[in-house]
Amino acid sequence: MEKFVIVGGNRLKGTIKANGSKNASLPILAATLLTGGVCTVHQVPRLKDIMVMQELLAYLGAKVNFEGHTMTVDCSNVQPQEISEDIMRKMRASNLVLGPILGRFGNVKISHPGGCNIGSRPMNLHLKGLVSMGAEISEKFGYITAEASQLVGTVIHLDVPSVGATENLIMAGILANGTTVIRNAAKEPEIVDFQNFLNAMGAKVVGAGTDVIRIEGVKELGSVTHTVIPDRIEAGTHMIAGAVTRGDVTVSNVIPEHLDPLIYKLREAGVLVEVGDDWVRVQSNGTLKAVDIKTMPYPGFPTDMQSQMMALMTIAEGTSVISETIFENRFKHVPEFRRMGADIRLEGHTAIIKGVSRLSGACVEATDLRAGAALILAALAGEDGTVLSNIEHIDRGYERIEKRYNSLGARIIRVNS
Ligand SMILES: CC(=O)N[C@H]1[C@@H](OP(=O)(O)OP(=O)(O)OC[C@H]2O[C@@H](n3ccc(=O)[nH]c3=O)[C@H](O)[C@@H]2O)O[C@H](CO)[C@@H](O)[C@@H]1O
Ligand SMILES: C=C(OP(=O)(O)O)C(=O)O
Repeated sequence: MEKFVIVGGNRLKGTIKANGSKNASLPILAATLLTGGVCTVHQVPRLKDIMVMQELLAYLGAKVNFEGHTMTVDCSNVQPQEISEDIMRKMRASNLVLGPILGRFGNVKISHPGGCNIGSRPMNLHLKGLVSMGAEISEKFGYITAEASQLVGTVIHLDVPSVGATENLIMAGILANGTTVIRNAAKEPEIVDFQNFLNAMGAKVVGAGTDVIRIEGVKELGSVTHTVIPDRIEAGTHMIAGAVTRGDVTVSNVIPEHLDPLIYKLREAGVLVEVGDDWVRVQSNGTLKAVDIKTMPYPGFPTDMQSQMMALMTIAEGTSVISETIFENRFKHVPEFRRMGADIRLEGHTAIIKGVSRLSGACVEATDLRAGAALILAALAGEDGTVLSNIEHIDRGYERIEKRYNSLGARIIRVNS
């Protein structure tokens, strides 16, 4: 098992480039299953989750080539087949193959997906939407089977603006008969990128970025070349790395607007944030002030940044209140922060954090992807050594993070033990 040994206390300084977005790449790669054409996707991050999607596509018969950050996918010979839990459990986003396989082939059987242990993460909205489009669905022994010789467009109202359900239902609507309308759709920037990708290969999708998305069914899709948007969560993590170490970090290759919820919170916390066309610079040398945060769907404060922001609040002056409204089990980093000397009280879905002057090193565990990232940030802010285990979670979402932070002045070693 690999671990990180992190020696904190260094100010991070310099420029770090954000990679392409994991959460935009995953639905885009899943959507390649909708076409017999060739899809060339640039700026795909080399992450564990992407490798799982590559494995999944190849298992279904796709020809996949991944060189550098460009993935080429040819799904002309894909055949639907049962996807067992061996693959499906490797990540939550494996569920994104449901819509495209059903839409193109009329039947699909997959095991329930896995993913970070941050909540129960049901699939009910995905399935309810597909049923309203005419699919017959059964769930047995942990498998979902869906059948529909021809999906039919309809109006779907999502109970909550689920990102995954929005993406799966858009894909189901692409080759459906007639028009599908998704109300209370997710508005995340990754959905807008997804729409751009789909339309470039011949789909007719409008409304992404608003809460009503309209998909006019088409007969078939063609080939496409697309560049994925930069990863706002990765970029945000780097911004907090600059703030928490009282450093001076510029993150390049970003779409600043996507970072607004974080930029405004960091400024409120006393961090200097400069914004350029495609970069942001974070400087922090004054007092860090406690701020309150409530996670919300975009354009609210992202749940995927909650634990990293909490790392910053552990050393801010005053008391901050962080409410997690998206996932019911996304405070697993709290006991780990406490091991490092943080003062955090939990009351249901709310964490009350009293800032301490400094964190100490400890042996801690990455309980999920962003919790792991947050623990790196806390360890960088502390002054002693920290041993961070279960770092495979971190590799799901950050490409060689230790090398990249070391180039900014951090001291992180990956060890095998
Ligand atoms: C690969 C990817 O893009 N992952 C992101 C995606 O996950 P994901 O798409 O899984 O998250 P959702 O937006 O679906 O989940 C939001 C909420 O809706 C609930 N829900 C969802 C589906 C459903 O059928 N029923 C239901 O109740 C979930 O339990 C959760 O409480 O959006 C999350 C919320 O921004 C992010 O944290 C994840 O990083
Ligand atoms: C929760 C996340 O990912 P996933 O939905 O793939 O588990 C994340 O990216 O923070």
